[in-house]
This record gives sequence, C-alpha cells and structure tokens, in this order.
Amino acid sequence: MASLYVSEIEAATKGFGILLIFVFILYKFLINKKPSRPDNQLKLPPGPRPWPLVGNLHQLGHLPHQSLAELAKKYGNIVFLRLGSVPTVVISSPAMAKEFLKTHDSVFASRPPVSAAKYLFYDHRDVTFARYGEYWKQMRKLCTMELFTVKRTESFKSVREEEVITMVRSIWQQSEEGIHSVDLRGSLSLLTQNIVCRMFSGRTFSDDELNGGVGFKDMLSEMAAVAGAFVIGDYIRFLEWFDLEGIRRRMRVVQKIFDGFAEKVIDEHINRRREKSEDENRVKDMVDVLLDRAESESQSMEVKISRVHIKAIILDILIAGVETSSTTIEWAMSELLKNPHVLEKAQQEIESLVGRDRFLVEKDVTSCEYLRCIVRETFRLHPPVPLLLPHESMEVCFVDGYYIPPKTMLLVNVWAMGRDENVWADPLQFNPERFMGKTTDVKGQDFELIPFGTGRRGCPGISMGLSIVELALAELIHCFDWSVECELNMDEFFGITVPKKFPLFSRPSWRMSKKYDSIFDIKKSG
Ligand code: HEM
Repeated sequence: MASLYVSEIEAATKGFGILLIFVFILYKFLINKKPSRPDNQLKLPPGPRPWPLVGNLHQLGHLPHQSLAELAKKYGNIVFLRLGSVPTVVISSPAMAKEFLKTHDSVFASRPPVSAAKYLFYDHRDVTFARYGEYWKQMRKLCTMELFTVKRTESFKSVREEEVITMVRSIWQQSEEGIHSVDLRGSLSLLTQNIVCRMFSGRTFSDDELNGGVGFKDMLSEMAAVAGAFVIGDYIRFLEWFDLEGIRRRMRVVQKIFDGFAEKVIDEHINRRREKSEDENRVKDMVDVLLDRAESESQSMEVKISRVHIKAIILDILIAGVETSSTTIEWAMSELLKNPHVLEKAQQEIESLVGRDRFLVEKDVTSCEYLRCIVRETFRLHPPVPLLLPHESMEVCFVDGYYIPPKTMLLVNVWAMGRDENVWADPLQFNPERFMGKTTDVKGQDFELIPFGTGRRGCPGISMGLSIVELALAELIHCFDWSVECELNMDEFFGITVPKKFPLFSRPSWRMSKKYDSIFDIKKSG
C-alpha cells in the first residue's frame, strides 16, 4: 500500500514535471514567439507611483508647471501620471513636443471634458474647448480663414495704436499728478481689454453696462478665475456632482452675466444693420463678420452660425486674448526693470529709429530687432500659458516606444522647456542677445520655443497677440524711463495664465522731447 502510494506520488511528480516542460515549451516557442508587438509596446512612460483614488494629484502643488518640471528632472522628458482617474502624460523637451504635436498631432488634437467647457463655454460650443471633430474643424476654419487672418489683424492696426497711446496718456497724467508708482498691471489689463473689445465689437465697455450690478472688469476677472480653477470633480469623477469647491456654481453665475452681455452686443449689431445706420468707413469687427456669415444663404459650412456660436466665440476671444497679452507685457517690463542695461539698449534702438519727437506706429516695431528678441526671451522664461491647454488623445498611440492609452491628457510643459540647460545656455539669465541673428521664433518651427503651442491646436490669434505685445512694450519704454524702489518679487501665480504673484508697480518718468499734448497734436495732424 505504502509502495503503491510512493509510486503514485512518483508518477504524479513525473506527470507534473512533464506538464511543466510542456507548458515551458509552449510558452517559449509558441506563445512567447508569437506576439505581434515588441515587449516594450505596452510599457507606460516612467512616473511616480499613484496613490489610490487621488493618483498623483497631490504632487501638483500650487504651481503645477514647477512641480512637473521637478518630476521631469527625476523621470525624464516624458512622464506618466494619474490625476485622479485621468491618465496623463507630461512632456518637457523639444524632441517630445515634436513627437506629440507634429508626428502624432492628429491623435492628440482633442480636449478633455472639463467643467469650464461645459458650464462656461456653452457646452464645448466654442473653439478652444471644443472636442476634436467636424464641429471643431468648422469653427477653427472660421477663425483662421475669417476672424484672425493677417488682413483682419492688419485692419485693427489703428485700434492697437490708439489704445496704446491712450494708455501712455493715462500713465503720463498720473506721473504729472505726482503719483509715485503706477499700477502697471491695471494699465495693461485695461489696454488689452479695450483692444480686444474693439476688435470683436467695435467699442469698449464701461463698468455700468452689465446687468446684475457687476462691472465689466470684474466679470472678466471672475471668468478667468473660474476658467483656470482646479476642479477636483474633473479628475475624481464621482465627486463631480458635489461641486466641493463651489466652482460650478460660480461658473453658472458668471456665465449668466456674460450671456446677457453678449446678447446685448449681438443686438446692437443687428439693430445697426436694420437701421442701416452704419458708418461706411467703419472697419468691420468680428461680430460683423460672424453675422455676415450667419446671414449668408450659401453657408458652405455644415455648422450654421447661430447666436450661441457667436457668444461662444466672443467668450473665447475675451478669455484667450486679454490676459495672455497683458501678462506677457507685465513679465517683460519686470525683466527690464531687473536688467536696466537691456532696457537702455532697447530704448537706444527705438530712439535711433524714430527719435523722441513722435510716438511709434506698428511699422516701426518691425524694424526693432532687439525689442523683438526681448519679447522672445520673455516668452522663453515666462510663457503665460506654461502647460499650454490640455490636449486629449483619441486612440491608442505608441510614442518613443511607450504605450499611451486613449483618453490620455497631454500637458506640454513649455515653462520647463524654456529653462532646460540642455537647450539653452545659462537658461535662468534674461539675455535677449541669445536670439540676435537667430531664426528661432515663437511659431514653433523647431519646437524649442512654443508659447502659443503649435500644430492643429496651436493658437490662431498669434499675430494679434504678438502685435499687441510688441507695440505696447515698445511704446512704454520709448516714452518713459522706469524705476522701482525695492527688489522686484518674481514669484508666480497659477491660473488660466501665470502672471506675477504681485502686481507690478513702477515709477515712470517722461523721456520724450515734448509734453504729451504736443506730441499727440503732431500725430493727429500727421
Ligand atoms: C500673448 C498672447 C497669446 C498667447 C501666449 C496665446 C497662447 C495660446 C496657447 C498656449 C493656446 C493653446 C495651444 C494648445 O493647446 O496647444 C492658445 C489657444 C488659442 N488662442 Fe491664443 N494666445 C495669445 C493670444 C490670443 C489672441 C489675441 C487670440 C484671439 C483674439 C487667441 C485665440 C486663441 C484661440 C481661439 C485658441 C484655441 C485654439 C484651439 O483650441 O483650436 N489667442 N493660445
């Protein structure tokens, strides 16, 4: 019995051994040899281990672009994270930007479904937050072919020149009145707000024109604040309905105020058309262009332009155009105050071109090479949208040997790219000379400097943005010398854009040959 038992065990052991060998052979020669994909194809990019539920959200901190730059130092230029339940890839090098925004651009051309898109931007019916598809293509085409063309940008040249001079006058008046330090952030916000409003509606708006007792400026700040706010429910989906931060409620409130405002703008345009009270010489604004399109019987677009589309586009233009430009000019002025030799050199360049007897016009600025290098250097160190806007992948993609699942959010850390010592010599130094005689520009051909993004989702307002920034900066340093009394604080604040944490106050002193009024009269008669 015992020996039988032993032999059964022996037989069983033998059988198990044979089975193991069989499984090994099967694995080695059939299963292991068969796969159609190399081993690394399902390998995710490296990254820190996520925590249950929150994933890597806790690692973002108050300044996510800076925290993500630190993670890139540890894990490399492609990092995989889970933000709550959202798979996320963060890239931080020109080579990676080329892979994602050129080679695989069509896969990553969508936007993730965030609360702002739904509750503020007319449920994705704008351009910026629209998901990739026929609708976005049509709306984007409308922007690039009609609203933001070079010709249209050129048609608003006098708007920009007039508004910049108005800002100069206001600063001059303040200095004449003995105001010690001018609130440059306030002046620049008003400037870009007025330019953008005149571009889309032909006029500016005062604080008492909105319903609900909210000022126009306050409405803009609130819209920017909620559009840029972090909403936990966008990442931990089951929390979506609790509106823990109260942001969704704020979005609804400010959306209603904006909607009333946009309705009024459209009505004004329609009434003017009905009454045929148009001044024939008036430059067409963007709402005119959109109404022309809506009224034209032969709309070649599948999307018929309605009021909602016009309102959504106005909202895009306000959010995308106002803060981006003013934030950039504020950073540029701050760097010039910290680097007086750069300010002096730029002033000399402008002066040798136009003297001190007249204001600048846009044509002058195209000849100011050094000034334009200052703008590029500002975009390198202080891109106003440091992670671009989040993209989302639409299908499985393999990049650099890594597996990127569908519906992965893509963040492009242009802030980290601008400070990468493998790309830039002395990256933390503000040194506009690095761009002199170089072809590197902000349109992203070589992917080193992409503050406007690039590819399908790149900024369509790039020429408008650049012309505002260049002219305003040039005129500010042409007309005034600037000084600050104490060391400038260059800390950042993260929102829909990343401005300085503390607004810039600075002391202007008039450096033109004549008083403001005399120069203004010369300009008018000229
Ligand atoms: C200094 C000025 C500006 C900067 C730095 C800037 C930057 C950007 C960036 C980073 C994006 C996202 C790109 C991406 O996700 O890959 C963007 C998108 C966009 N920008 Fe700008 N922008 C500026 C001015 C403007 C202006 C003046 C307008 C319009 C009047 C404008 C309209 C838009 C629109 C409509 C989009 C969405 C494009 C899409 O999703 O298809 N931007 N911009």
